Order: sequence, then C-alpha cells, then structure tokens
Amino acid sequence: MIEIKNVSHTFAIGKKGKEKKVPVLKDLSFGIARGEIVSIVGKSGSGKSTLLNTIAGFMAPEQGSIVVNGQETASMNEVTHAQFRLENFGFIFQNFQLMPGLTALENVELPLKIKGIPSAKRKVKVKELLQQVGLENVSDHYPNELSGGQQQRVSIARALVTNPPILLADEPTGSLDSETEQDILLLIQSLNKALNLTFVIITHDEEVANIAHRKFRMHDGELVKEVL
Ligand SMILES: Nc1ncnc2c1ncn2[C@@H]1O[C@H](COP(=O)(O)OP(=O)(O)OP(=O)(O)O)[C@@H](O)[C@H]1O
Repeated sequence: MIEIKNVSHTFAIGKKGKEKKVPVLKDLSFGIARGEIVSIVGKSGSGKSTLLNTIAGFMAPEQGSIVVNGQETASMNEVTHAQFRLENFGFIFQNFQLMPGLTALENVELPLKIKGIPSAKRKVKVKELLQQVGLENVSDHYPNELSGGQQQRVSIARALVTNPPILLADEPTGSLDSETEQDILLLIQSLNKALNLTFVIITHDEEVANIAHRKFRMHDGELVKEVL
C-alpha cells in the first residue's frame, strides 16, 4: 500500500547565509500493507510530522521514493499530488479541524459537496457514516455543542466519507481524556477491521502506539521497529 525507500530530508534552519543543516529524515525504508495499522512513536522534534507530511505529499523529501497504491508520489507536481491525496488519504488531526459554522452532518458532507456529488447520494453516505461512528442522534449539533470525543468521531466520519484507503492520524487522541481516548482507539480498530482501512498514526503516547499491528520508534530521524 505504501513503500518508502531511502527517504532522507534535511532542513536548513536559521538566518540566511548562516543556516545550519539539520537532517530530519535519515535514509528511511519501510513498507505498510493494506489493512495494517502502523504507529510511529517518538519524542517531540524526532521527525514524525515531517515523515507524515512526505507520505501525504504536503512536502517532497530531498531524496528517496514513496510509492502509494502503486504510484510514485515523491516526484509528483503539486496539482497532481493534491488530486492523488484527495483520492487516497483521509486525515485525522489532534484538534479535529471541524468547521464551526457547520453541523456534524454538514461537516461530514462537505468533502462530498466539494467533489460535486449529488445531494441525495450525499445524504445516504453521510447518514451511513454518522451511524458507523455512533453519532446519528447528534447530527444536527454544531461542533461547540459536542464533546471532544464526539468531535473526533465527526472528524473520523469526514475523513472516511470519500472512501480513501489510507487514514493518516496525527495525535488522534491528543486532546481527549483517557476514557474518551479508549473509545476513539476502539473505533479506529473496529473501522480498520470492518473496512480493511490502512492507518498510519503518529503519536508520543505509548498506549495509542500500542494499538498498532506494527510500531516504529522515531529517534533523531531514524526509525526502529519495536516488538509489540
Ligand atoms: N519547515 C521546517 N523548517 C525547518 N525546520 C523544520 C521544519 N519543520 C520541522 N523542522 C524541524 O525538524 C525537526 C523535526 O520536526 P517534526 O515536526 O517532524 O517533529 P515531530 O516528531 O513531529 O515533533 P512534534 O511531536 O513536536 O510534532 C525539528 O527539529 C523541527 O524543528
């Protein structure tokens, strides 16, 4: 599903002319299979977000190859990559990133509206997803009328509404209390099983990382597989 080969990236940090070169990804190679949950755990600054950004195509790595769903993406231009991203990835963020002026239902519906899917078809899909994440009773609530866990469920439904095969999650439970965290982790595991979805989760929380089928630890731009 995702093949990463010899990916390296260096940031130039500091004033122009006096920049310091900081290697952030150091010759990373690993693969992620369809239907797998992979977690990448590591301290702040270890390079987790940079790796996720290269997988999603928000930035190109200086060196190396990233093949997603059979297509080389590291060298795609921005427009092609944006289209590819829409079709292949859903995103789950720590802070949910919901539109405050839209209800739960409208937030989930938005990606389909943007894609130009007709209203009747949108309604069927959105209803199905809200049910799947257990939110059918609060679909007319605005984000500020929902708990943190409910907001994350909305954002997960929104990430799934376009049927992407891969979900990229950046600290998906970072804003939640531990009980709600457990609910969201169970939801991720059940969606993974039910829909054969691939999840890449970056986190500094070991409990979150441990729900994965495979766990990698990132340390100063290097990845080491850990026994679970
Ligand atoms: N756009 C950028 N320009 C320069 N340096 C950057 C940039 N983005 C990240 N860095 C540096 O790269 C290193 C890795 O950052 P990254 O955000 O990937 O770490 P992280 O493990 O995701 O951290 P966190 O858990 O705090 O989000 C850090 O030293 C950071 O300062």
